[in-house]
Amino acid sequence: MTAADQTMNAENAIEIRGLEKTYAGTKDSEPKQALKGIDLTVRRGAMLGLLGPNGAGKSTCINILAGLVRKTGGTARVWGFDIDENPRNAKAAIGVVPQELYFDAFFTPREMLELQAGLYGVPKSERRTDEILAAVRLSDKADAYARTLSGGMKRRLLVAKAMVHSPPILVLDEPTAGVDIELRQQLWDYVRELNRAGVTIVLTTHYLEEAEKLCDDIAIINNGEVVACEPTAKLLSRIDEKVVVLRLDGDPVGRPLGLDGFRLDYRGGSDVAVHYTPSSGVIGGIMDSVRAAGFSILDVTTEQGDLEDIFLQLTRAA
Ligand SMILES: Nc1ncnc2c1ncn2[C@@H]1O[C@H](COP(=O)(O)OP(=O)(O)OP(=O)(O)O)[C@@H](O)[C@H]1O
Repeated sequence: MTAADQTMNAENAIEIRGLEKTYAGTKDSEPKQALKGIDLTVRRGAMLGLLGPNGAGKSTCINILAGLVRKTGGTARVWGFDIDENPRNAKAAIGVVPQELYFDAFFTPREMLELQAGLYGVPKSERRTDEILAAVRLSDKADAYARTLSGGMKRRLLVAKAMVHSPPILVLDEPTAGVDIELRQQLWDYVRELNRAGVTIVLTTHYLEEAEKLCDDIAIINNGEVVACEPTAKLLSRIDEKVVVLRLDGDPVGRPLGLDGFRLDYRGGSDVAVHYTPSSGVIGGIMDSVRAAGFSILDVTTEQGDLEDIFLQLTRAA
C-alpha cells in the first residue's frame, strides 16, 4: 500500500501552522530565526511555487517537512500526518529533490534507485525501477556509472530517486539551477506529467517566469514570513499598473505632453512609455492629451506587469 492509499481522506497535501525555526548560534554567530511562525496550505493535486529571495527560509521550510531539520515551534502535517506524531508516515508521503547534485560516482542509476527503494522499505515486488528510469529518459544509462552522466541527466536521476517510494507529494528545491534550457523544458514536461497523474508538486525556483507559467498557486516567503499565498492568476491581478508605449511623430523629450502626474520613460527616438493604473480608466485621456499637445500617435503597445513586479513589491521592504 502506498502512502497515498493510506490517507485518501487527507484534505490538504501540506498544512503548516505557526511554524518556527531558530538555528542555534555558535560562539562566532548569533542565533538565526529563519522562520517566524509561518502558515501555509498546499492543496492536494496542486502545483505550488515557493518563491523568495536568498535566505528567505524556503529550504528550511522544505527540510522541516522532509524531516531533515527540527522545527522549534508550530505544527506541520504532511498528507494528513503530523510530523511529530507520525514522522515515518509524514516522511513516506514526501519525496524531495535536493538542490545539490550529490552522488556516489561509483553507483549506476539502477543501483542507486534500488538502494533508495531499500531505504524506504519498498518490497522488491513493488519496485518500479525500470518504469521510473524510462520516465526520466535514463533507460539507456541505467547501467552506466553516475560520474559519466551529464548535469541534466544527474538532475533527472535525482527526481527519479525522490520518486522511488511513490510519494503523493514531490518537492523540488531549485531543480533547474544550472540546467540548460532544453533540459529544463524536459524536466518541466515530466513534472507536469506527474502533476497531471495526481502528484502534488512544490517547487522553489529563482526563475519567476517559470513559476508564473507552471504553477497554479504561488507562495512568497520573505525574511522568515509568508507575504503571499494565493492562486497565480489572483496574485498577478494584484498588479494595478500597466505601461502604454506611444510612438509619436516627433521627439517628445523636453516638450509638454499634458501628462503631469504620470510616470514617463523616454525610450529613445520618438517612443514614450506612460505608466498608468488600468482600473482608473485613464487610457483614453492619455491619448487625447498627447494629441492635444500637437503630436500624432503612430503606434501603441502596452506592457502588463508580471510576477517580478509583485515579487519586488512584496519583498523590497525588507
Ligand atoms: N544550519 C544553519 N545554521 C544557521 N543558520 C542557517 C542554517 N541554515 C540556514 N540558515 C539561515 O537561515 C536563513 C534561511 O535560510 P534558508 O536556506 O532556509 O533560505 P532559502 O530561502 O532557502 O535561501 P536560498 O534561496 O539561498 O536557498 C538564512 O539566513 C540562513 O543563513
